[in-house]
Amino acid sequence: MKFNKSIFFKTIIALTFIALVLPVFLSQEVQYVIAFMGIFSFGILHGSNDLFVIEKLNDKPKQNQFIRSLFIYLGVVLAFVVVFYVIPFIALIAFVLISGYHFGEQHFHHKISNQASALASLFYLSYGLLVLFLILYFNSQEVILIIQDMTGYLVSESLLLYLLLSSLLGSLIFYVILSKKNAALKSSALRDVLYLILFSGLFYVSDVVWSFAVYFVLWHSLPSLKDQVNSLYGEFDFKNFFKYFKKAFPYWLASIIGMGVVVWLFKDSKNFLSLVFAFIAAITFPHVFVMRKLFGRD
Ligand SMILES: CC1=C(/C=C/C(C)=C/C=C/C(C)=C/C=O)C(C)(C)CCC1
Repeated sequence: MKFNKSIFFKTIIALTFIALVLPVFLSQEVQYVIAFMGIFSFGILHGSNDLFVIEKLNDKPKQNQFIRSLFIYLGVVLAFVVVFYVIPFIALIAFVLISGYHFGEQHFHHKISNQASALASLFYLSYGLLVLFLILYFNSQEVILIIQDMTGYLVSESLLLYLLLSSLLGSLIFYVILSKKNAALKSSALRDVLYLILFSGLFYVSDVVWSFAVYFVLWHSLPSLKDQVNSLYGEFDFKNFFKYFKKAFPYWLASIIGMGVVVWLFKDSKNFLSLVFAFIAAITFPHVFVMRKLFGRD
């Protein structure tokens, strides 16, 4: 069965509206179970096929390319873990910046013609940070505690607000400049403002885990899975999704086991949420570079 692009996005919008009202009916425990199921399934899965994507993107695959990529990949994850351990606050800033870029790129890459331009990168960064700081600001009480547990630093609510307003201003400026040369971007202005209003409502009424999970799974991981399946197999349908899933499964399982080990090792000294976010941070670094390469080819 083929997924038509508009049905795919209409389903995501409908699910977001459902997610907006669900917290009224569900206890926090049930919300956590659903949210983590989404993060650990589709969320982790969308980054589990990076090695296969690199292999496909290489024009002239070298001998032992897969083993080389695997070592580079694990090296980047390990390097980030070490940096996080030694200078956690700097590592967190780097993680937030790179995540902002990655979220923005996923949302807008198909509407911008020159992917390599610095303006496009700045726009992705500011839009992604805008969404992230909406999550962080509307859930500032919980977020401040998680950041303190992760890094030892106490950030203030007003800092989160300044960062939110700066990313809003940056998004507006880069949007106006880029929309002059990108008709698709210009014509989606109203739709994107409405999405931002929908996200703000969702993040305002929900806690941080629900807010992050709904955005991360529905608005980031599912569209990314769709783009990757399209790029690897030419079409996004159930058959090709299943092929992708079979390839990704061992890496997905390795990530889930790795995550379990990290949580178990630090369970007495760190909060569960901090550990989950730190783990996501470590596996996000190489993934962002692989996806940048993939979008550069589109
Ligand atoms: C929500 C949240 C945080 C940020 C999470 C981020 C930035 C996640 C990015 C994930 C990505 C980009 C995954 C890969 O595709 C903090 C700052 C840890 C504090 C606690 C709440």
